[in-house]
This record gives sequence, C-alpha cells and structure tokens, in this order.
Amino acid sequence: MTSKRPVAYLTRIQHFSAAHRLHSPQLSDAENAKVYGPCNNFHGHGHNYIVEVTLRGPVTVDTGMVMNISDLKKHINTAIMETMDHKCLDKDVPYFKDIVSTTENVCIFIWNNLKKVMEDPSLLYEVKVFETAKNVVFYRGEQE
Ligand SMILES: Nc1nc2c(c(=O)[nH]1)N=C([C@H](O)[C@H](O)COP(=O)(O)OP(=O)(O)OP(=O)(O)O)CN2
Ligand SMILES: [Zn+2]
Repeated sequence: MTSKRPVAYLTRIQHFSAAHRLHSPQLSDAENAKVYGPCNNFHGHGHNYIVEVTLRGPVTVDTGMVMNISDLKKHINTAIMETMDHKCLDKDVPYFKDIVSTTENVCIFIWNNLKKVMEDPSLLYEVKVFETAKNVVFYRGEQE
C-alpha cells in the first residue's frame, strides 16, 4: 500500500525592472504602430514587473517543505534576475531578438528558464507576470 503525502503550493514573488518595445518583425512599421500604439514607441518604455513563481508538490516529511525557498531564490535569480533585471529585453536578451516582448512571451520565457535550472522541473506549476498593476499573464506550460 502506498502512503499519500499532502500536496502544497509554494509561491515566491520577485520584482524586476526592464525596458522594451513592442515591435513584431512579422509586421510592417505601419502595422506595428497600429497594433501596439504607444507601446511601439521607437525608443521603448519601461516596467516594474512583478513575477509570482508557484511550485506544486508533496510536502517532504523530513524537511516539511515542497522546496527550500533558499534554493528557489537561486533558481529565480538565474532564470529572471541575471537574465532580465535592468536590461532592455529586446536588445540585451537574445530570446527576444525575433520574439515580441509581450507579457505573454516574458511569462513563457521565464517558465522555460526555470524548467532548465530546477533539479525537479515537474514541481513548477505556474508563472504569473504583472507587467502593470492591471495587466497580468499566467502560464502553466499548456500547449494546443
Ligand atoms: N496582450 C498584450 N497586450 C499588450 C501588452 C502585452 O504584453 N500583451 N503590452 C502592452 C504594453 O507593453 C503596455 O506597456 C501596457 O500598457 P497599458 O495597458 O496602456 O498600461 P496600463 O496597465 O498602465 O494601463 P492604462 O489603461 O494605460 O492605465 C500593450 N498591450
Ligand atoms: Zn510595455
């Protein structure tokens, strides 16, 4: 008989600042201006992003934790802070050279980065990004 363990959700919140410009290489300059409006401003604009990283997993009996937060902080530092904090996303982060730096794509990028650095990537449940206080995206690795 297998004994069941309680499953908990652990969230760590991280802030970072970055500049970007919404501009798609698939669209003409006129189409970009029409689609993205002021967010297509040639010299870009900035955000104070807030990211919520949520893990889901069994609470280990010995430690009482899903994951030690000190380990999660290291993963977040590598996946988010070293990569994007105080950067121009489109110019400093190679991923966004040909991918538009929308909040959706920032969220997916963070998800993929975390998956790469976590010892047990299956623990990653959700990445939620607040671009502004009113614009929020979350990603759970779903595809269709
Ligand atoms: N689907 C998406 N649409 C838009 C995104 C995005 O990431 N995904 N991003 C932007 C811009 O980057 C922009 O900075 C957001 O601007 P805006 O909504 O105008 O900013 P506020 O939340 O401060 O809202 P106000 O209504 O101006 O108060 C645009 N679209
Ligand atoms: Zn923006």
